[in-house]
Amino acid sequence: MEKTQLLEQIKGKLIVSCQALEDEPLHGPHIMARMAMAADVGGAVAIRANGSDDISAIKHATKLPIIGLVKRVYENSHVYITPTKKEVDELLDVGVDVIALDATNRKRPNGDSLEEIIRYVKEKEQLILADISTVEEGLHALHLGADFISTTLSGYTDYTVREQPGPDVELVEKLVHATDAPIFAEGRIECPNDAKRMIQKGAHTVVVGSAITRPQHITKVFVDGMND
Ligand SMILES: CC(=O)N[C@H](C=O)[C@@H](O)[C@H](O)[C@H](O)COP(=O)(O)O
Repeated sequence: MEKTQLLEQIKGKLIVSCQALEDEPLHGPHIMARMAMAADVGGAVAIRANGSDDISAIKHATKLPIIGLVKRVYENSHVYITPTKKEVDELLDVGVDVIALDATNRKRPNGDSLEEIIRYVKEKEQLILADISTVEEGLHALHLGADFISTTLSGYTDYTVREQPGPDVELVEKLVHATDAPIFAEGRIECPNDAKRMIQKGAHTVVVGSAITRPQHITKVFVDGMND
């Protein structure tokens, strides 16, 4: 899908992340495809998904645009969201609308630089969603050619570890003031009010995962809430 059309379609709306890793109860392409169908029926405007198998199944189940990533852990690096060109190639092969990749300042595997990987994706004329944890990382990724910024990794880099649960509203606000580029609010958005607040703060769109597609997470929220 073309960039302007995609931005129009997702403006002020909900993107659902449908992901279950190997160690999660709902792991498997069939189940993730069903999750994506459910998100579609419920009114989501795009899907965020991990790995060729899930993405391929989801593409058969829904026509919604897909933000694809490949999570893979390498030795000697904390970067695991589309860390190298190998994962980019896997996403190019399966076909996605946007490639999401880690754009933090952390060292990447294989000695690749963020600049190199962004250049590689742009050469393939693919849209890039840069997953960041700070304002500086967001601005840097835009400078290198990323199309959009997502707050995905706030709280997951060792320099942004958070005491507070819930989404990083402050990071969204700061990014909105720092750039005109579209900001995706993502990470620990737990309820409709959180999502609405992010849009009111100027986020272009909102990505919700665990609160919709990880029943073990939802169950724990109930269990903990009942024990308070
Ligand atoms: C940090 C990391 O690896 N985030 C991943 C990125 O793709 C996913 O596991 C999250 O579910 C996604 O970002 C949505 O966030 P939340 O599940 O909190 O709504």
